Amino acid sequence: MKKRAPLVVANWKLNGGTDLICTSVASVLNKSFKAEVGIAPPYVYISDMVNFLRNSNILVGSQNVSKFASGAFTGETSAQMLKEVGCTFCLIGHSERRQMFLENDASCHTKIERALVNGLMPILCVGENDQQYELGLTQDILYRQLHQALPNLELQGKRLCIAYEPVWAIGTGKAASAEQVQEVHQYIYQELCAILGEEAAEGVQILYGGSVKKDNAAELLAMPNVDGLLVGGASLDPEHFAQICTIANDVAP
Ligand SMILES: O=C(CO)COP(=O)(O)O
Repeated sequence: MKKRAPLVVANWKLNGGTDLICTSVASVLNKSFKAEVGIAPPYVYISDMVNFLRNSNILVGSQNVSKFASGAFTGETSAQMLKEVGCTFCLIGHSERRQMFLENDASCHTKIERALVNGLMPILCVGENDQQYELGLTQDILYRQLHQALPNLELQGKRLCIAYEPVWAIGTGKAASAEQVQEVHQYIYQELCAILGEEAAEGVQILYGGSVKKDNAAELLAMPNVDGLLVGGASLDPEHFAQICTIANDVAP
């Protein structure tokens, strides 16, 4: 049993469409999970998703947010807009954005501030790549990512999550083992205490992402410092995602 309900978040990435909104919602909608469930579809489907889910507890969020508040920034979407259309959370600094869209720790910091000010819960994604992993640099990379993105935040009364997503585990079918994840999450918690203070760090949920499936969800969630899961590929299969949510539900207090 966990101290608090786990959070399971679906990251659809650049996938899905109107059809998936209906089916994915149908498979989780009528279950009253004690675990928290969130879905992050592409921006254009957020309003439809919020609409479909208006009588449920399922949270809707975005996969990114602009570091700007408003102005001449073609193609950007602000935290205020996301809040206005019904988002409750946003992913920030996903490794795909860091790798392909050149996001860095400084922009993550600004985005987290924007999210918090506008009432969105930021889910900061961190994690090392294959090469860094092979070189034993996991903690160094996490140290930099956390210490640059998280200082001086106004967290009073706000929620913040960290998602540990080792790049080598994303979309590869090669998930980190539960023991590896526990060790890294413990380290993240230690650094959160150093940056935010122990009381604030206690309130931060640490999720794991990277090849999460129904087959490894239970062992990952059994780890004391694993507070939830961030699911990519498996979340596109509604039945599969519902099974992962059910597993999370079984360990909810
Ligand atoms: O990047 C991820 C979630 O944000 C993980 O993706 P996969 O579950 O497809 O490995």
